[in-house]
Amino acid sequence: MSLIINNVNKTFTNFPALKDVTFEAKSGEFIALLGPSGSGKTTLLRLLAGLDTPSSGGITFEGEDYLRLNPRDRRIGMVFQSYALFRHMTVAQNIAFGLNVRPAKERPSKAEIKATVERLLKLIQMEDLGKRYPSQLSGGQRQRVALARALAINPRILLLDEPFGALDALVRKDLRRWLKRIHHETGVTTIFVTHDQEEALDLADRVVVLKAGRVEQIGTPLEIFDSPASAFVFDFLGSANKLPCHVQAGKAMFDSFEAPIANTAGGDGDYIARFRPFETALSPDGPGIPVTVSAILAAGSALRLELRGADGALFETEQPRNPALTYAHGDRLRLRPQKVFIYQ
Ligand SMILES: Nc1ncnc2c1ncn2[C@@H]1O[C@H](COP(=O)(O)OP(=O)(O)OP(=O)(O)O)[C@@H](O)[C@H]1O
Repeated sequence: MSLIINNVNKTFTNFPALKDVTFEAKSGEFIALLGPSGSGKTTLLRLLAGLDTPSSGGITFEGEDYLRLNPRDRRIGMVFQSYALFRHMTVAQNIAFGLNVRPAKERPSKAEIKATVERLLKLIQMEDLGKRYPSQLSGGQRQRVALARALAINPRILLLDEPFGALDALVRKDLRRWLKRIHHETGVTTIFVTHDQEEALDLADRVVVLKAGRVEQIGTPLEIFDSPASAFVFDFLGSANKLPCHVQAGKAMFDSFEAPIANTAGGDGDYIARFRPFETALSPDGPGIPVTVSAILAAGSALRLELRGADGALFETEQPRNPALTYAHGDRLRLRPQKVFIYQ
C-alpha cells in the first residue's frame, strides 16, 4: 500500500530536470518535497498527476503501474499555489465540481453530492460560507476551498504545490496547523511541495530534499534537521555559520579551541566547519572566535545577534534571553561552537 517512485528521470530537450529520483511514500504518509527553485519539485508532481510523463523510470501505486493509468483514473487531488477556483461558481459548487463532472454512471446522486459538500465544508470550518463566491473570500479561505474541492473526489493521493505560497506568514502558519489536522482526519497519502524548510519540517512525516533534480536526503524532520547529510542540506535548512578548521583524531581544531564533530566526517585534513547559531556559546573572553557585535537581530524568546570576525566573516548566534546579560553594537566577544558538522 504505497506510492513507489523508482529511478525516475525527466529530461526537457537537453536539460535533465529529474535524475534517478527514487523514494517511497507509505499509505497515509505526508511527504514534503523540499528544494530551492528549479530543483525539480513541480516536475515530479506533474509526473505524479499525469500531466507529463517521465523520460525513464517507473511509478507504482499499491502495486499498480501508475504510468499506464489514464490520469483521470489516478484519483489525484491537486491544489496549486494560485487559487484555481471557478469564479462563477459558489464555494459549494466549486467543492462539488469534481463529482458533478463524472460520467452519469459513476456520478453520485444529488443527495450524496450535497452530503459530501456539507461534510467537507464542516471539515474546512466554512459551514456557513457555501453560498459565497470566491471573490468574497480571503486568500486563506480560498485555499481551504481548493483543498476541499481536491478532497471531494476521495483521492488516493493528494498533491499540494506550494498551496500557501501566496499567503502572508501568519495565515500560512494557521493553515499549516489546519492542514495537519485535516491530514490526520482523512489519512490521504500526501505529497507537499515547498521551498520553505520550516513548513516542510513542521508538516511532514518525512522530507525528501531535492537538489538540481537529485534526491539529496530523505528522512524524518528530526533526522534531516539533526543530521544533514551534506553541506547543501545543512545550509538549506537554516542559518549556517562557517569557519575553516583542521580535523585531527575526530576533533575539529581551530586557532584557540577545539570542538566536537557531530557527524561522521572524513579523515584528518582541512575542512570548513559548519555550526548553527543556537549551538554556540558567547563569552566576554577566553578561547573562541574573536567577534564584534554588528547587529542585534531579534529579541523574541531568544536573542539573535549578528557578529563579525576579525577578517570580516559573518556569524550568527542565538542566546537565551537573560536580563543580566545585555549586548550592544560594537561589543567585543568570543564565539564558540558547541559542536560542528564537517562535510567533504
Ligand atoms: N517544460 C519545460 N521545458 C524545459 N525546461 C523545463 C520545463 N519545465 C521545467 N523545466 C526546468 O526544469 C527544472 C525544474 O523545474 P521545476 O519547476 O520542477 O522546479 P521547482 O523545484 O518546482 O522550482 P520552483 O520552486 O521555482 O517552482 C528547472 O530548471 C526548469 O527550468
